[in-house]
Amino acid sequence: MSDKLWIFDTTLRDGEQVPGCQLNTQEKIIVAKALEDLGVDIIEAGFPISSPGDFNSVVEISKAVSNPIICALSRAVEKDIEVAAQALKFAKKGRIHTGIGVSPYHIQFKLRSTPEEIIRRGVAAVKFAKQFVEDVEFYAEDAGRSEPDFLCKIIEEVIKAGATVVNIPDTTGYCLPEQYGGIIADLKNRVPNIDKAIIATHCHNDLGMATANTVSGVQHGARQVEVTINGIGERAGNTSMEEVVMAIKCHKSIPVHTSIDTPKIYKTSRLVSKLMNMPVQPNKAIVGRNAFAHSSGIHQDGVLKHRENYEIIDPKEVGVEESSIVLTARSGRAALKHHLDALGVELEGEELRKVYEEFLLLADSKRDIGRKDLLELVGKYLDESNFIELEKVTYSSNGEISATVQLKIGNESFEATQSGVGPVDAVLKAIETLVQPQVDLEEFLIQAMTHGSNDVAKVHMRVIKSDKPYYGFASHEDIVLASAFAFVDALNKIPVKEYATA
Ligand SMILES: CC(=O)SCCNC(=O)CCNC(=O)[C@H](O)C(C)(C)COP(=O)(O)OP(=O)(O)OC[C@H]1O[C@@H](n2cnc3c(N)ncnc32)[C@H](O)[C@@H]1OP(=O)(O)O
Ligand SMILES: CC(C)C(=O)C(=O)O
Repeated sequence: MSDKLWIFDTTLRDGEQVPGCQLNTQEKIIVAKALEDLGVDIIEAGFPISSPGDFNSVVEISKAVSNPIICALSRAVEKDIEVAAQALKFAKKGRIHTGIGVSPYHIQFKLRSTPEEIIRRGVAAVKFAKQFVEDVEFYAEDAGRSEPDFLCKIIEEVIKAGATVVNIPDTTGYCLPEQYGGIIADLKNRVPNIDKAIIATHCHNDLGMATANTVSGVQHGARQVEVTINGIGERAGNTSMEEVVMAIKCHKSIPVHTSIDTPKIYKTSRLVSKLMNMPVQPNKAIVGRNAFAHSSGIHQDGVLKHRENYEIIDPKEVGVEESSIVLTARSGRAALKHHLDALGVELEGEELRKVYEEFLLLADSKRDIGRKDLLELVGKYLDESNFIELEKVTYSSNGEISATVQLKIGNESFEATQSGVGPVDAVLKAIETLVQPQVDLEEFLIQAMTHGSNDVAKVHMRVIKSDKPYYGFASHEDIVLASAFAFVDALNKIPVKEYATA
């Protein structure tokens, strides 16, 4: 029988510390409900003393969510703890998370104190918190850089004072996996009452080690992991929940299980990214848009023959519909044939070889080959009536914001005018009215390449048609045009048959 690994989600506390990611109470409730649905055990809902808004969010999340434990953060300061307890008054299961810095840096330079005084304050904080709730977690801030004997001592004392969970943060993301695992093993071996509390990990990503350190902590005896969706958090971030959960699911040798409903991971990741205005890097493990995208011929051929040749996770296990085969100059015939088949063009032998040669010439000059390019390559085999070309875009924001778009679809030109909340919205709506079938715009990312006002905007879009994702990319100095081109690019990748059945 494997042990339960408690998933403590701190997206709404540590994650929300990211500049620009602050959420209002309503948005936090949406995220909290999604986390509950995902199956997290503990939601760290905020730091109630920090502001009236954060206090209110902890109160409202406590009312809105019933299964997970709701946790409120505090310093080892009575007023903080009192306010945290007040914020938790509606929580069905409430936890106070209190603690203090334990490394020589923090003791000497931040708290300007002594080791003896730090133990006294830590113990007093836990005892004070115990007056309000049974479930008290103690964090030994900067434990990753602490003196081992001192860490063992303070952990022993706070457990005696009633701490139910002892959190061993690598606050500065300093440790290497063996080192961090060693700290947990040391506590397990040397603290006499350690089995009276659950050991928690809380690892930051300053050296890119957060997930590795967390997993190492679990391998050495930790049974709670503090994580965030998409790994967001202070500085370089916190440990990514999806990475830890999937690492544990993939490696049965780690004797723990979680209650995370993994097919809900992807949609939770998108929700957090959208509400927090925090794009997920394309190569992010598990939830990045390239996490299940294959772009080189040898890999594509391997995946098409047998998915597991190049994938350790079935994308459906994390809620991604399917892997994608992206055509590039590094693709081979297997990938090209796969895409042609989807377009209804069945080529073999010599015909395929000829088209492949032309494809390579084109792919050398273009980064990404779309449906329109393929149709052009094999034009003689197909009804081309669904080519979409953006011929003209005009937009104005005099009073009402509106845009007019002219599209060439097949051999005919069509025009539509739409209004919107901004010119990008108006242009996309105008394109949508001209093109069938309708699609869901699921992700829309605009990035500036440098920093000037004359910068090139790079737009990435993900649209969904019949539960399948299609990607569009474009760049242009005009953000509206970049968006329009990216949308048309995505639409041109949707297979002909989807248009035909619209
Ligand atoms: C590791 C983590 O704590 S992660 C959480 C980080 N999150 C936040 O900091 C967000 C919430 N913070 C805040 O809103 C504010 O910093 C407050 C309300 C907590 C405190 O605000 P202020 O009273 O203005 O203090 P300020 O932020 O300038 O300095 C922090 C003080 O807390 C002390 N402190 C820091 N951590 C702790 C702790 N765990 N226990 C006790 N005191 C602590 C510092 O030594 C400093 O005290 P000093 O002014 O006597 O030197
Ligand atoms: C409050 C603690 C758990 C923290 O965020 C850290 O040490 O990084």
